Amino acid sequence: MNILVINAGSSSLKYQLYNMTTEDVLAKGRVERIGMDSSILTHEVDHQPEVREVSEILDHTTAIKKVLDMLTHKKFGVLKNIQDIQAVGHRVVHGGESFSESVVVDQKVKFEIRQLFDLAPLHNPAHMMGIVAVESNLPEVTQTVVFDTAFHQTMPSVSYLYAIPTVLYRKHKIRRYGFHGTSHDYVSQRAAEFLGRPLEELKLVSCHIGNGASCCAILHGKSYDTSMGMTPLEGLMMGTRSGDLDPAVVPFTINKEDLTLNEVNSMLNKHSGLLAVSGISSDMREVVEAMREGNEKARLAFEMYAYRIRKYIGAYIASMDGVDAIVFTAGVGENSDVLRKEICEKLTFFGVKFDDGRNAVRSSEPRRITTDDSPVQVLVVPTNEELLIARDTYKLVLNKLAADSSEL
Ligand SMILES: Nc1ncnc2c1ncn2[C@@H]1O[C@H](COP(=O)(O)OP(=O)(O)O)[C@@H](O)[C@H]1O
Ligand SMILES: CC(=O)OP(=O)(O)O
Ligand SMILES: [Mg+2]
Repeated sequence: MNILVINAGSSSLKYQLYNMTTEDVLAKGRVERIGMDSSILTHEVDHQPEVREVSEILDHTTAIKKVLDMLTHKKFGVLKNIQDIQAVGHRVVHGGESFSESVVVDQKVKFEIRQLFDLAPLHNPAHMMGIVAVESNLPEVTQTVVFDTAFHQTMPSVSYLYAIPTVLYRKHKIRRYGFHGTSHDYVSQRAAEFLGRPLEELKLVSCHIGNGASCCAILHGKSYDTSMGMTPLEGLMMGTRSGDLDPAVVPFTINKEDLTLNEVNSMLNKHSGLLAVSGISSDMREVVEAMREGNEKARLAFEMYAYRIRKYIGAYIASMDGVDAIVFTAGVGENSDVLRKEICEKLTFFGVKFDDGRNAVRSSEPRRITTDDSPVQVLVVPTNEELLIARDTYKLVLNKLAADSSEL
């Protein structure tokens, strides 16, 4: 069975096509700059050079059409025709309290995802565009959604409730949900395999440090606490998001700067974090480069970013009353050895014996960056949210086929 996994963002769309019998990735790629001039489609087939096509892609429907054209392209394609795609699995960031597991898309599911637009304004509207775009290009195909929030539905009320009047939770479901759950779930399983111990016995702190970033306390395989909250804005400092701040900053800024609520919301989501403090970029690579050239604002941004992660690691070790391993993953966590060093060299009190040489090694495999005798291990585990999405989709489609055939 061939399954197409889609992670649709507001101006981008990433895809991977899986053969689920072997779990091989047949092709993958991304469309960037959707709706802007000169969109870029990058398509990669195993062992073959990348294809880059620059053209005008005005919306997600056209983007999906281009992806399908590429997958069936005479030279670069891997499928004879698009009917060879049996199912499409989407990443959806916010599932609220409605979804604690992945589901097949139907009218009710689409309605629920729309209800959550306000809670993930950078993400859910884009995911819905992806779902609708697939519907119009592949009307017969089964679509599923896999939620970032689902893994965190195990959090106890002490970690998911805010200390505000409970009527707000009852009426509006204002609570902490957590995100990047598919990634935290995947890397915790891989970490347990790497350590050769059952996940159910482990206390882990997982740090998903990408464009968005979150830490998660994983107690015996289940999410116990996580740094993102009702929306993906809470917690760590991120590429363009502020992370934690005193809520009083919001009304104060509105008054002092004569801004609207929406403008402040946009400032905190799109114009804060690394970008705001460094004044250079939301991309950690560029911030590190500027820091090396002696830029003091870049250094401050880097140090604040690392400090926030270290604080959360400390908090989660306290919340679980111990830790066996700390795991780094996602774009920055997997690739930035300088950031990991900045964080881990100051965790000695907790029993982390950092190994500089191991930290500098580049690999796409899970690896250890502490010494062999370190009481607490630190691992780098490349994430693979797409594989978990494909696996969930595969299970749901097999269940659906079984249910459909028993009805006949
Ligand atoms: N070598 C590197 N050093 C530091 N940061 C990196 C490196 N490679 C990628 N990144 C960072 O990874 C981020 C993207 O991470 P990713 O997990 O792909 O995020 P997302 O899924 O949210 O788009 C980029 O913004 C970039 O800052
Ligand atoms: C939830 C979230 O922040 O996702 P991303 O890191 O993909 O922006
Ligand atoms: Mg990501």
